[in-house]
Amino acid sequence: MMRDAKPILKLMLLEKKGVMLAALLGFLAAGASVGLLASSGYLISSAALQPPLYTLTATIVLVRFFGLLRAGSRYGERYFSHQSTFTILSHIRTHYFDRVVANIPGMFRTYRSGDLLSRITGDVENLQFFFLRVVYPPVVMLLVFMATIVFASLYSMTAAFLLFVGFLLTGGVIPAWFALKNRHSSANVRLKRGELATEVTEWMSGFRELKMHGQASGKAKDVHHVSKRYATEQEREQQELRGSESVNVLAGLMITWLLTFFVSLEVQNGDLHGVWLAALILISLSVFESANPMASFPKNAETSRQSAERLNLAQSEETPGVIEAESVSVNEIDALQCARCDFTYPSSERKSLEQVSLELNSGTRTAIVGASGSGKTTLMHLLLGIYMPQSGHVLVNGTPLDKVNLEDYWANCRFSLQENHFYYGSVRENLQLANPTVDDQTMLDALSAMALQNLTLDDIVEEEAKNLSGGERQRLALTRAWLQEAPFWVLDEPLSALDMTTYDQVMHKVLAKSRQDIFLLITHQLRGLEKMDQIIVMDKGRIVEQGSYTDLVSAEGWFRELLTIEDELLETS
Ligand SMILES: Nc1ncnc2c1ncn2[C@@H]1O[C@H](COP(=O)(O)OP(=O)(O)OP(=O)(O)O)[C@@H](O)[C@H]1O
Repeated sequence: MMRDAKPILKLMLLEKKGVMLAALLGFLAAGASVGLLASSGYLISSAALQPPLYTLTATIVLVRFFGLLRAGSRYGERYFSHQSTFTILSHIRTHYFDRVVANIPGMFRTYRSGDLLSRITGDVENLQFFFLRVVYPPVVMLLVFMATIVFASLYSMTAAFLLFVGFLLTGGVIPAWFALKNRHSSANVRLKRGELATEVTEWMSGFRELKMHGQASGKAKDVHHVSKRYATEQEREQQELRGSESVNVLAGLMITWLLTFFVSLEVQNGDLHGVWLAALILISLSVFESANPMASFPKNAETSRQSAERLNLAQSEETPGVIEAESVSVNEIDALQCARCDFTYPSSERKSLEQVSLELNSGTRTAIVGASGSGKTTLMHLLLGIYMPQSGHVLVNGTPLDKVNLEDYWANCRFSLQENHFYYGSVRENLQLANPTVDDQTMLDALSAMALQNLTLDDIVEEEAKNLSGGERQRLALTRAWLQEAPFWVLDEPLSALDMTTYDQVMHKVLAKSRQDIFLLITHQLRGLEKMDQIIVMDKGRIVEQGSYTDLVSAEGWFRELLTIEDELLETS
């Protein structure tokens, strides 16, 4: 528990003033409650003996005092505990959000997005109660019981002993026994919640495909089943919780009965003045109120532990995106090198890249070609530091990429990937992602260079650019790369959805603009590759051929064969 809870405790201690004030006021409120009932009991008993009124005045004042103290400190305790809880929640949220952002794409490699969503919302939400439900109840209970036991021992050792036994039972034995008995239910609830979030996310994001393949109602049934299982687990957990709360309250009442019995005997034997009997019984009744939250303490502690563990686990995944403080900053990229790189995806047994070596220098244009699945995109991911090779190195200006500050590095890259993300907003806003300071005229010129004159900067781009055609989406992504002002161009099939004329027109402009830069193009289109300085042919994760266009055509190897296939396809189409 401690290891997982350490970061949460740290975040909680950022609010230590509020936390301590809340605990102190909570102790005062519970103590005042006990004092109120004790002084009331004493007042009623002593009034029955009909003493002169002035002798009761001090007790009446005491009752009033405890009444006011209880109300005031309860208000203060609620105020400070809630204020601290919400501030701690905001610390937890920003802490984990920072970690999640730094771990992308590592997180997405490991978790399905629904599960990730469930972790970030559910687990972080659970931890907001770490202080209120895990740290606070035992501390307040301990303080209130100790003070009450000391007070009771002044009048009756039997009462003090019984209260101590009650303390052990309601604060330790009973919660621990139920925790042991129900140890699987909290984990099951969380498991089912994760499953539900995953199913719902997949159902919603894949709804169109499911509908078109006639599978939507089947998937909806699955979601319904998972939801029902989640509800059943929640119900079971609640029943168990009610059970442990009932037993805890029952134990408190039993102790009060025993205390009534034994203290009555003491009064009968003359060991205790009868005027204290009611006070001790009422003390016992009220002190066990502070033990009530202990019934759910083990469940809350376990929930927090598992949430912290899941979030810590999420943090400790291999994290290429984490920016190390001492990492080397990159201002300008002149040379990139991939040296004998091997790479296997975490979910795969098979190597996607094997002994891949290549060099990219400023002012050179490189194209990577090869059949689908040959490893082109994987190689690009390695060059971008999205993945790290299991053996071999990627070097940027001679520095291994795992030592480089990736945010700096990415600021030097212009991307157009196979799938590009667009946000709901204007064309202007989507373009300014690449370069926030770019002016309207430069953006209009870039759109025109990409043959996108039909778009205005105020046109709305819907989420994922669903209102644009495939070719327009690709060109909008390329416009973003165009505006980035960075020396490393990484284009993964940037124009595969375009007709030949527009392709030639746009590619011509891109090649002209990138003349001084490192230019890397992944493509299935072999036409126009004469303009490249080097062509790399990949097959099954290996580089099988490498050289200039003329070298490869005359070599009559892989590239030549690909060219022949493309020519035949063009002729037949
Ligand atoms: N996330 C992943 N997890 C596991 N295996 C993957 C993953 N992505 C790709 N692969 C596998 O790695 C191999 C290389 O894939 P890659 O995407 O690099 O090929 P590619 O040459 O870019 O293909 P395409 O031309 O279709 O884009 C393939 O066998 C693919 O199945």
